[in-house]
Amino acid sequence: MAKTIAVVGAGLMGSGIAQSVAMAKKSVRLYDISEAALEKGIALIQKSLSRFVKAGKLTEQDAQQTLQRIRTGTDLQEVVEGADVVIEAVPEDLSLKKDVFQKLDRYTKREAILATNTSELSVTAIAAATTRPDKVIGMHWFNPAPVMKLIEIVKGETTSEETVAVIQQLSEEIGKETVIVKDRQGFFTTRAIAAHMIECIRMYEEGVASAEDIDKAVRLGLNYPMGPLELADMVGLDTMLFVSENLTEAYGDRFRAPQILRKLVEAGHLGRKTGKGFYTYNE
Ligand SMILES: CC(=O)CC(=O)SCCNC(=O)CCNC(=O)[C@H](O)C(C)(C)COP(=O)(O)OP(=O)(O)OC[C@H]1O[C@@H](n2cnc3c(N)ncnc32)[C@H](O)[C@@H]1OP(=O)(O)O
Ligand SMILES: NC(=O)C1=CN([C@@H]2O[C@H](COP(=O)(O)OP(=O)(O)OC[C@H]3O[C@@H](n4cnc5c(N)ncnc54)[C@H](O)[C@@H]3O)[C@@H](O)[C@H]2O)C=CC1
Repeated sequence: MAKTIAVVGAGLMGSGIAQSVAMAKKSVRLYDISEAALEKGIALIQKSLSRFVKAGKLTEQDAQQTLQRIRTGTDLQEVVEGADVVIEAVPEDLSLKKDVFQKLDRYTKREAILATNTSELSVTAIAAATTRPDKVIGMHWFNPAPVMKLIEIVKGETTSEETVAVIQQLSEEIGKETVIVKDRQGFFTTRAIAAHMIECIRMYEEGVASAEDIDKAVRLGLNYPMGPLELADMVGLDTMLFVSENLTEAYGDRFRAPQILRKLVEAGHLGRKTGKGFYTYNE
């Protein structure tokens, strides 16, 4: 059973992953490259915990204890040594992830499992950067991590069945449901989300309907919790552009990014995180 979990990267996803694991009463060690990044991550966790408290899903005491289970640090070796499972959530860049995994391979005990939260990079390529490719796996969470029920487990070409079983059990202990998918570009979920989102952005660009009406139609007509344009703003338009480029390379033109997506990214309008994307935010 995986008892001690380390999370590498305390951004949007890493902070939510650390919180979810701590809410399941497991010890968490959280690493980022600077104290400032860790402080930002902890602030996100506090904000999310207070939503759970407000909704009556956690007591104030549970929230405090959850926070106390998360130990932060900026020394990677110190944070990850002794961990049973490390979950990586650094930016979506293959060479950065390979570099991080080489370090994790050096600093963790031989039996530790190294999981990546990549949205669509090759788990097999990340595994090949280590000396334990059988113990490297995709553990793909969804935003907001403490709320979303699914973990998509991505079995790389070299991932062992034992590794899949440990991550499946860990996911269940955290209260998540799992699906197991092959390591193909975009796995299942990223490819499925992108296909829908890109077509909706294309229709927005063609002027078929306004942003508000496209989102309303999908929310009320298709019963999705969010419309595709507001979801793109939440995920990050830079991320969606990157996903679209990689999917286009793998599957062709049907995933090609609409001009408007590229222009928004070029203008620095990346969605919620910059205050502007398809919509403008004042938070
Ligand atoms: C890019 C990738 O690789 C993969 C991805 O992540 S793709 C993106 C996947 N995510 C999605 O598709 C999200 C779609 N959206 C949703 O599921 C929902 O809109 C949402 C959960 C984000 C918000 O739910 P909502 O009903 O629209 O709004 P809201 O009423 O504010 O929230 C619903 C509940 O969740 C809670 N909640 C929402 N975000 C929260 C957070 N970050 N922390 C804690 N609680 C949260 C709210 O407090 C609320 O609780 P109650 O029902 O008890 O009041
Ligand atoms: N944003 C989303 O909706 C989702 C993102 N993902 C994936 O999760 C990963 C992280 O994405 P986000 O959390 O959105 O990014 P983010 O930009 O919010 O967070 C990344 C964090 O990594 C830190 N970092 C940078 N270099 C590092 C290094 N060398 N070592 C450790 N930390 C480092 C940054 O300081 C930052 O805190 C990506 O692979 C992304 O594709 C997966 C599911 C959903």
